Amino acid sequence: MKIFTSAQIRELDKYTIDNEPVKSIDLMERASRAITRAITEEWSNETPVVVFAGPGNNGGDALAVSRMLAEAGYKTTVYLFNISSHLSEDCATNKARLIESKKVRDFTEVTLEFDPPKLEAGTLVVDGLFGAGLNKPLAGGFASLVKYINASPAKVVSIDMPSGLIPEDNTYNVRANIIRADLTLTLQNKKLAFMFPENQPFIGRLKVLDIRISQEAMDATEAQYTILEENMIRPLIKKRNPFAHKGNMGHALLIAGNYGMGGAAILATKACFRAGAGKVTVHTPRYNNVMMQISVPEAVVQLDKEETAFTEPVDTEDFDALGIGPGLGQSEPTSIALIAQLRRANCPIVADADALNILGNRRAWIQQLPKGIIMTPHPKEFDRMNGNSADSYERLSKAVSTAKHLQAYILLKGHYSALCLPDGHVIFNPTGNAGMATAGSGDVLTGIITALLARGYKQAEACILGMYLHGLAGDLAAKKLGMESLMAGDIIEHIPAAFNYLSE
Ligand SMILES: NC(=O)C1=CN([C@@H]2O[C@H](COP(=O)(O)OP(=O)(O)OC[C@H]3O[C@@H](n4cnc5c(N)ncnc54)[C@H](O)[C@@H]3O)[C@@H](O)[C@H]2O)[C@H](O)CC1
Ligand SMILES: [K+]
Repeated sequence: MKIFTSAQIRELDKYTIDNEPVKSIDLMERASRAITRAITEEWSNETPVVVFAGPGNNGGDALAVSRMLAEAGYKTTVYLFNISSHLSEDCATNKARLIESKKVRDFTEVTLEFDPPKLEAGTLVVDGLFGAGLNKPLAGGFASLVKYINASPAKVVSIDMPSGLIPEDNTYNVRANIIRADLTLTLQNKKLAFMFPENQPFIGRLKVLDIRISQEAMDATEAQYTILEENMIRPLIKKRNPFAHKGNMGHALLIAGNYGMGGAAILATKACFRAGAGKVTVHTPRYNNVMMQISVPEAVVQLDKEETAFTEPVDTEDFDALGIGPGLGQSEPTSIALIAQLRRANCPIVADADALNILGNRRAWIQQLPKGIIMTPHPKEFDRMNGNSADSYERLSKAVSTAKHLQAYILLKGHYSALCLPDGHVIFNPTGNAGMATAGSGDVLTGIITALLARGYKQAEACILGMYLHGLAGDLAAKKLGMESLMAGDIIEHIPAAFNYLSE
């Protein structure tokens, strides 16, 4: 699913209106029917409804929904906020239709003074104040109204967006002045703001309603942001040649695990095998030798000259991909070996965990990273490399510009992991769950992506398939074991089921 900007949404509306053709007011009627249907599916007409409508088209939707709910027997109280004596054309038409239908008995147009109604626990509030047209945080009376609604025990449904949440650039959000919805009914496509973890308390549950915006126009509109869908993943899966042998199924090299962190190397190695690498060599400190051999007998163990740390860059001539960083440590000798390793590697690279922390400690080195490198930071690792960000939007913007500047692939891990491509595009991953916020989960992802690179997937495909598979394996594991008990090893155990599901 593409994520469009507010400006693109306006263009898409216009195209749909001109080419379907459908009148603008009828498109609003269609959207409002879909919203009304979604509300009536969840709340019976015994539920008292209080609607707050703004002056734009979000308010227009809210007025049309009020009329439809009243016609369906809901006791509906409606407030239209028209403090600057200007309503959008379709909002004005819906105001007239609402008055004309005579079904809504309690309608107030607020121009100056507003005496808020009592909002009780059984009441349903419909928030139609502002939607995709909001361009600055709410202030004054609207801010007070939002606070009043949020403080009430009523359930809240937001039309299109929780009012007060800015659709794209969240830098100037004033969090106290944003509706905290229980349910958000968004029209046609998800908005960028929905991808960020700190905005989830505003959105509540999210439903996307199809309002039949022109598919042709959406296909032709280039979007910077895309959310992965299963049908984009299935075609990526390479079929195994029946004559395959381990020598042509990819030889992956992992450099991982210092003293006390050998488990990270084990997890990455196992995941690398489960994700289909033909051979895996793991370069690790001597101390890890026995446990590596016992835990993953399938792997070739190549020992560093040092007992407890990685200090010796490896010739990558014989390898198809390199994954480096899980549990690596950040000592001086390891840092020096890391940078030498990154410079001399002549195969695709995934850098994770301590590899990124080392770069965070020596930011000048970041400029010397090889083009095409994949980095998989979680937010803290990313901030160590790029400075603190006030919020996820700012962090994502930095990741986009860094990926462009370095010609790198930055996979920013999170609730929706965001893959930032060298051309400026961002791909969000919808799979995964909170149970995966557990030690070793990132090592598993590194192993998976390294395997896919070794198998011959290009960087973008390896990241896309890798993050989707990782999340899906986590979802399948959580289904069986529950999120609370999920461990990184369980994600590995479910990679086969994830692969099978996607290959069906
Ligand atoms: N394709 C679709 O998605 C459709 C969406 N619909 C609905 O239309 C709104 C967007 O409508 P728009 O009129 O563009 O914007 P808003 O109603 O969100 O608000 C615009 C209004 O508010 C003013 N404004 C902006 N920021 C502030 C602020 N901080 N304080 C006060 N006033 C502010 C701005 O200047 C405008 O006057 C979308 O969300 C859907 O609900 C269509 O109904 C169908 C197609
Ligand atoms: K709204």
